[in-house]
Amino acid sequence: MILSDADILDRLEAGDLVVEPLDDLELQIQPASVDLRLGREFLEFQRTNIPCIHPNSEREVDEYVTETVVEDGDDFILHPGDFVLGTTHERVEIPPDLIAHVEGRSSLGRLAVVVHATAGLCDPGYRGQITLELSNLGTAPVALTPGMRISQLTFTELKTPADRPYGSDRGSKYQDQDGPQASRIQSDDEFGGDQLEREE
Ligand SMILES: O=c1ccn([C@H]2C[C@H](O)[C@@H](COP(=O)(O)OP(=O)(O)OP(=O)(O)O)O2)c(=O)[nH]1
Repeated sequence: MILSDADILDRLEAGDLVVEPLDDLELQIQPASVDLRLGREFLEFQRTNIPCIHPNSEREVDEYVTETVVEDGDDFILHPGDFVLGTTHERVEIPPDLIAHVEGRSSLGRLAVVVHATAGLCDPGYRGQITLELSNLGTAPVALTPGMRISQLTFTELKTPADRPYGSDRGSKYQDQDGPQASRIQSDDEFGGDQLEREE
């Protein structure tokens, strides 16, 4: 079941679902979602002279990312073809019996700004700000202003609460994200790896 505005407000009031700060309930609470605003930090990907990125090489993933913090009154210009990581201004706490989906807003989609390269799933138990995968598929640069409503979060109730919510096991590498976080896929190996068993 997807939560309606009334359900969302009930859960926020009960305190197990957290989305904060919510400065303007009337604007941010939509019929079945919560609009989230853009934060001021961005991670940009530099052109690199390495032949390809190896997802499990920490040095390579971190080396080609630089951070930009947009000052008050300034915009971040997303150029055609750009891919950057942004963050929501709000931090969230998802209780064990809910799953949240981050979706783009239609109004930005119509400007060719895609807010999510992936499905944008926030696990039951997840806490922190949400990293946004922003790209511009159009032909004109688009100015993104910190504080603008950039994405919306919908909530689906699980049939039973998760037994092992996000954060309860060692693989939860994005728990308590503060600002945009680059991929930590390289730490998958530390947690047991994603490799196929070698065939005899
Ligand atoms: O667009 C998104 C989607 C998810 N998340 C957060 C919430 C989610 O609970 C966590 C992990 O996401 P996911 O499970 O999709 O990533 P993973 O690469 O499988 O990480 P892990 O191995 O930690 O589960 O990252 C974001 O910040 N942005």
